[in-house]
Amino acid sequence: MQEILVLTTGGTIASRETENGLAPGLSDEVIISYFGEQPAVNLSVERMMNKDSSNMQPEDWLRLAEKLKAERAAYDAFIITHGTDTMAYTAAGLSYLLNDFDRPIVLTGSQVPLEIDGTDAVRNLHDALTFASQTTLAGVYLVFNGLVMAGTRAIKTKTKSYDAFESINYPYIASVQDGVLHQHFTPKVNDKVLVSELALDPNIFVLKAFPGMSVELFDYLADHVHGVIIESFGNGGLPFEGRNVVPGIQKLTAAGIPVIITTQILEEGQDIYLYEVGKRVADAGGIPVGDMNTEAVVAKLMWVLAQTRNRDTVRVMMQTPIAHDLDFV
Ligand SMILES: NC(=O)C[C@H](N)C(=O)O
Repeated sequence: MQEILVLTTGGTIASRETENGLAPGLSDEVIISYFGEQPAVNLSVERMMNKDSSNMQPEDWLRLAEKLKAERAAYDAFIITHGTDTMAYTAAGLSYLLNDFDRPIVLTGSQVPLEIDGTDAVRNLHDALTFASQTTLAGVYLVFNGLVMAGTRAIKTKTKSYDAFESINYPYIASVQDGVLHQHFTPKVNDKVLVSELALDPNIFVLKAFPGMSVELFDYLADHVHGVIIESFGNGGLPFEGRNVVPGIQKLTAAGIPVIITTQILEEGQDIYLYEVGKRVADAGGIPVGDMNTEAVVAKLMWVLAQTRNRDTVRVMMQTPIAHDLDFV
């Protein structure tokens, strides 16, 4: 008999209509009743929290990670039901915190509440259970609309449709069609395993560049945060004319604050040395992270900064592939 633990956290999947709009309210017993019977699987359920995922915080990822670690030996696999809005962040957070985990951890949720006609929740629960109970892979995965994605590569790309998540810059691991699991891709196992304390440093800032962005903010950041992520244009470019950001990046770098450069473009990653507008950013100390997505960069930087504030070590760790998050820098 396979033992699987379902941890519930809230989200639309557990929501009901209230006078303030949809809010989580379904009991765990109701949620678990929708998984359906699976031969040779014994499901247990435990509520971890009951939140719209917009209210999830890094402390909640830590609670989940601590729980998963504590229950690891007692179960063969884990399913986490979760709101979709920040599911990709939680999946990435758990991917780093538990990058040495030897069991599957499967996150799922829905766009429409469980008890509403035509909901996608029932399919997603079934598919999550099919994958969790049949896969031989370990680590964190997100299952949605029949697709299985690596936890560090899944991104929510639609607010309403059922095909709400995509695997960005990485193949889909598997799909589930009519209850049958089809494995498409076996992730490489050459990623580094970095066993760490369960800790995160949320004192970071994400800056989305836009034409006309003021550079005064950098003075504030230098005094207040431990790390900065800049969503650059295209291949890593930022302005060095007009409102020039290069001195701001130099200032942060000189203060020992790592400045991670990601891109606002969803696909194909960045090549920071391709253009002058990128090379100047790199020369100023900007740390490119290739084809990682912002959700994963946020979680990884919080995790890395909890282990070290040394800027050079932060650079090496950010650019080291962990949990399939990165193919090139
Ligand atoms: N579909 C959803 O789950 C959205 C909801 N606001 C949540 O993230 O909790």
